[in-house]
Amino acid sequence: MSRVRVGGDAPYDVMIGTGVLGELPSLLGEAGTVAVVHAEGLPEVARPVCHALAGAGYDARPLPVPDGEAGKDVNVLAGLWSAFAGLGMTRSDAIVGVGGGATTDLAGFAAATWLRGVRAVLVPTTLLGMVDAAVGGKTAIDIPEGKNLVGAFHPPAGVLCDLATLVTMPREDYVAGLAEVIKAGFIADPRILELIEEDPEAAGRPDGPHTLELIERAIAIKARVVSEDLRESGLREILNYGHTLGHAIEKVEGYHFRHGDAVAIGMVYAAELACLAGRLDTDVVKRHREILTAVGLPTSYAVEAWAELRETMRVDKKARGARLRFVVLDDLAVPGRLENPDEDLLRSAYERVAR
Ligand SMILES: NC(=O)c1ccc[n+]([C@@H]2O[C@H](COP(=O)([O-])OP(=O)(O)OC[C@H]3O[C@@H](n4cnc5c(N)ncnc54)[C@H](O)[C@@H]3O)[C@@H](O)[C@H]2O)c1
Ligand SMILES: O=C(O)C(=O)C[C@@H](O)[C@H](O)[C@H](O)COP(=O)(O)O
Ligand SMILES: [Zn+2]
Repeated sequence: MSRVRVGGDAPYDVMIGTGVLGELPSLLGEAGTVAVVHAEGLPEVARPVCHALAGAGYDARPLPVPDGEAGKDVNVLAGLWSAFAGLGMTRSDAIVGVGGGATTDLAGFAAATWLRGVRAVLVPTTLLGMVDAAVGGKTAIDIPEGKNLVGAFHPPAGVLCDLATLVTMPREDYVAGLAEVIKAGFIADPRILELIEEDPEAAGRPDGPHTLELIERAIAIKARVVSEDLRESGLREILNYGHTLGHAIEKVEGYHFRHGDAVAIGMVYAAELACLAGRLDTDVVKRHREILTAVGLPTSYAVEAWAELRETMRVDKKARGARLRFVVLDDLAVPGRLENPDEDLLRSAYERVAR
């Protein structure tokens, strides 16, 4: 098992390997009742968690929620609050979130809001959840107006990444998670890109030769960034590379579009923006398209969607008033910001990703 330390006011470890559930008691301490929030279609991933908790003397209570993005909904959250009340959960009790990034975002927000904040331990079971969503303390639900618009910063007490859970992932979902790994490569660690480019097909499988190294490298980047800037007052924005257009695509699709797929398109858009602004070489833009295409991720989106996407981007959290702000690259691993780009530039960049 390997560990990555996440620093800040309340430091914690991300543990990666097999047999990590044995760490639950050390993270939960004196908790009596432990609510295990998990995706309803995945009872088999929640079962070992409940078993480990019961074996350690906790009163484990499984709470199934709708799979994926459907769970990041205010009514589902309200249902969890009622369930916590029914269980008589107090501040010494805890919540364990088990599942993909959507489920851990919801479970984390439930933990942030119940009694104004109780302990959360996250057990991500998707590649994306392990390398990104469960680490860093961002929690949220979606509303019809936009993605993750309601949430809180609530760092977990620990993150347990059991690599064995990845084997049951559908390939499309696993590959979607690679988008965030590739993001970490472009913004901070180009070795990630080389490892994937060596054999893109193998990178799309949990039994690929570099799986552990890719996961560890991506987590290390995220941990370094959020340790320095939990509340996204500056540096942390780089983790949002590709998300300004990406989140708009998810919203336009009614949240029936994989987050990683949307981020992949969003990264190509951000690269095109930087290129048109004279800040990024065409070679690096080409490298975006090549690596994303090679692993099977999308790089283009419907031409007719521009007006709605442009309108939706207004609620991006990096915006200040009416001014959009994009994370862009000035070079590989040299992220910067593009402030208030003019409308022609925004549209021209979209024409390069439109189909
Ligand atoms: N908080 C953050 O910092 C952060 C970072 C990145 C992404 N996110 C959020 O994460 C979400 C995307 O996460 P995701 O890609 O994991 O999607 P997801 O949670 O929707 O999971 C994808 C699908 O995989 C299923 N699944 C989960 N684990 C499985 C397993 N082991 N075997 C088989 N199927 C399994 C899920 O039930 C779901 O149907 C988005 O909501 C995104 O906004 C948050
Ligand atoms: O951790 C971060 O910060 C990120 O931006 C990581 C993103 O991959 C993630 O999708 C995050 O949930 C987006 O946050 P938001 O603040 O734009 O909703
Ligand atoms: Zn993301």
